[in-house]
Amino acid sequence: MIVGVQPLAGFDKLLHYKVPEHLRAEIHRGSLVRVPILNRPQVGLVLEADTIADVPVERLKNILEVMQDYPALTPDLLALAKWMHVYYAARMESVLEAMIPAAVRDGTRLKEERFLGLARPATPDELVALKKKAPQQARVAEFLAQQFQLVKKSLLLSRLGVTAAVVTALVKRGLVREEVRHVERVAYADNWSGGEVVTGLPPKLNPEQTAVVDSVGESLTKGKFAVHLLHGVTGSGKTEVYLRAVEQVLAAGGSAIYLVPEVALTPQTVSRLRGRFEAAGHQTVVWHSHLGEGERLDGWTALASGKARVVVGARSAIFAPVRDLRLIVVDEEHEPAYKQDETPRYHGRDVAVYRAKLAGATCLLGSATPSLESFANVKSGKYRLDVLTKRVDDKKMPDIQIVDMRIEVMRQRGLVTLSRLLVNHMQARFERREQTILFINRRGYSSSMQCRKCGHVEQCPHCSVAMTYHRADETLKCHLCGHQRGSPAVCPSCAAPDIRWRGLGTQRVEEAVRRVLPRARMERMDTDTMSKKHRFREILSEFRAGKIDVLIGTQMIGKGLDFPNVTLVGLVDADLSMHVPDFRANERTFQLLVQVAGRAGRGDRSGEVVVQTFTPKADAIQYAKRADFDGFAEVELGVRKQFQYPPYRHLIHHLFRGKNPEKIKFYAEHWVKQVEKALGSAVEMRGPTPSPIEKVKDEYRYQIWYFCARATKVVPELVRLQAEMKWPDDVTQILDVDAMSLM
Ligand SMILES: Nc1ncnc2c1ncn2[C@@H]1O[C@H](COP(=O)(O)OP(=O)(O)OP(=O)(O)O)[C@@H](O)[C@H]1O
Ligand SMILES: [Zn+2]
Ligand SMILES: [Zn+2]
Repeated sequence: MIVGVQPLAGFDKLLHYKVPEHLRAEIHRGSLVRVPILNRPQVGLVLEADTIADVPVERLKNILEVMQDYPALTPDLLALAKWMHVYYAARMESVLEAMIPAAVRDGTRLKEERFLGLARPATPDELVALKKKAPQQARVAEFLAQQFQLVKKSLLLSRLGVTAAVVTALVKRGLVREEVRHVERVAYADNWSGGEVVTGLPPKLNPEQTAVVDSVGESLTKGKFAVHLLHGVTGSGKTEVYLRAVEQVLAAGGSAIYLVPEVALTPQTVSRLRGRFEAAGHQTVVWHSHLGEGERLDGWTALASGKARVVVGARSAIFAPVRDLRLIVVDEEHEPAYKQDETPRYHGRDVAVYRAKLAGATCLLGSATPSLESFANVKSGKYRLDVLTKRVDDKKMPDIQIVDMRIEVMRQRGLVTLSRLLVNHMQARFERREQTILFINRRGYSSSMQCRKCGHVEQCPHCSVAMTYHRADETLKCHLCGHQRGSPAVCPSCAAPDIRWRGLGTQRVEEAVRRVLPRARMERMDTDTMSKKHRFREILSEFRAGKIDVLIGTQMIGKGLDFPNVTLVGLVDADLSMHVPDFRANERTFQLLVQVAGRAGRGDRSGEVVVQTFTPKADAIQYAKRADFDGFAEVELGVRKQFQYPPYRHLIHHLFRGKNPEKIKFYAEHWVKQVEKALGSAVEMRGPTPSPIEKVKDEYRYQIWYFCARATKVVPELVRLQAEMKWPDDVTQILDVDAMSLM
């Protein structure tokens, strides 16, 4: 038998090998194997079993070893890998590396730890002799004699600075015994970012929830591919619906994958899930970036062997090797965090839908603010829409108040951080011992320009995105199409003289709060505090315990937080997300407003939300105020349609970078001509233009945008053209299919 193997060792080509008789029964498509490459054993994955080689059979080498009893990739994952390879123009090797964790690729069959202990104490004579002849062995023997329990071998070796040979010699002498143990840890045992595991009886579903659970349940029972989009307002009990769907799958013997945007930022959700499933006797694998290699291997093994049937994790959990996949939940499906910003640049939600299709499973996407991509799929009949229109227990939706900062600036004369309305509300909360969260959006882009008097932001006439200010040559440029104009000295709309950008940092806000509430206890959560490992969790539990009155942070902390005592939420500068050079800016702003507002009034008392903006009439703000997703979606989809932006066409980003700007520009321009010739009207191109960030680490960057109706047609063509052309070594290219960030 001959098999086709994709190496995972920097060798991007399918290679053929013979399978020796004794390995035939073990080898399948998707098996991890060791094969000789350039006379060295390397790890690879069997992509084709029982195939025909492109070289004479006598010249083929043998597979050396099959690394696991079960295939690392199930058939649906193999098909998924092939699709990702083509769709995202990513090398097969990089796709497989994303799918199979390093701990698995490096491959022991099961994680083993070696432990050492004393077999018998050395006699005094023996010890004296040892000290003379082999002082290192003596040290190990003495060390072990002082221990109460077995000691990890690796730990002992590094602690005493001796080699394994020293231990082996002691074992031979019969003084030391070595023991192999399979250590299984439950991921999250140290609770890096999760709080306590929440247990308790599940609540009785309300009628709306029941209807959604039934609707999803129907698809689960049918057992065919289906996608449901759950649009449920904040606090409407979406998580409870996901839980019930997963429970139905587990009860029927199937498996489920539950995706969250980021595990570290959703400790509450993770705790709830574990509490529920583990109480019912289902091992729950939590898949996150802080897992140790051993924990990762254990989790993977538990899923691949069918011992665990549910996994919760960020986007890479979509590749979990579960058996009999019946359901994929994508919580907060609108989150840009689902898109990976390095190769392979896949979108976790889109991959989830595709995997569900391959597996014949149900995909349940949920959000209070669905992405327009998913919503458009509902309108075209591809996805089924389920809704939760009310908060649980008939709690009121928070009341959103908009503060016009233009008036505020006029009244207060000069730079204003906090409006009087927001300050009054905060003071009232402090007196009543209720809590406030202030959000600052960090997506702000300092080179945008906004008039502080009338709120005007200059837009590109061709692209409906904000123009970018370039200080070097005093111009405004559109980085989508390259259109430019001199930067205005006065506001083009109201002729006010000062139109420079001023963003607010978390520190500025903190100072402003100190001035108005000097006695309040306050914490700041931003990238500084987040980087300190345990700080995030600490702050959240202090906040929950009521030890903090005002929490200041970026919208990153807003995800899925459920604090009953928060009755006021302030969004300090709504404009920061709105006037950025990105056609999704309105959508992001709408999402941000609705999501942060959703953090208020989740307990017994109703909540208030204060939004500060220089452009109070903007659609995103007005529709968010009325919590009108459908209205917003209609208007925004209209604009997208007019400009033929996603979801009406696919958007592909092509970056060229290198040390020599002329060379980069030359090749990018030459390339555009080739694409025009080859693809004609199948693709619309914008650029090449300098990237909004023109230079990074001494490399210049040019970019091209492609708009096309069918990415599956265009991407392979681009890849083919790339391979045909001759490129200099110092020009690097990156293709990003369905790019999420335009900055
Ligand atoms: N049927 C129910 N009866 C009583 N309480 C419920 C019910 N369903 C959910 N809850 C509780 O209501 C709260 C909010 O629910 P949940 O977190 O599921 O909402 P959500 O829609 O996911 O919210 P968000 O999207 O804003 O994070 C939780 O504390 C949850 O335990
Ligand atoms: Zn103005
Ligand atoms: Zn433009």
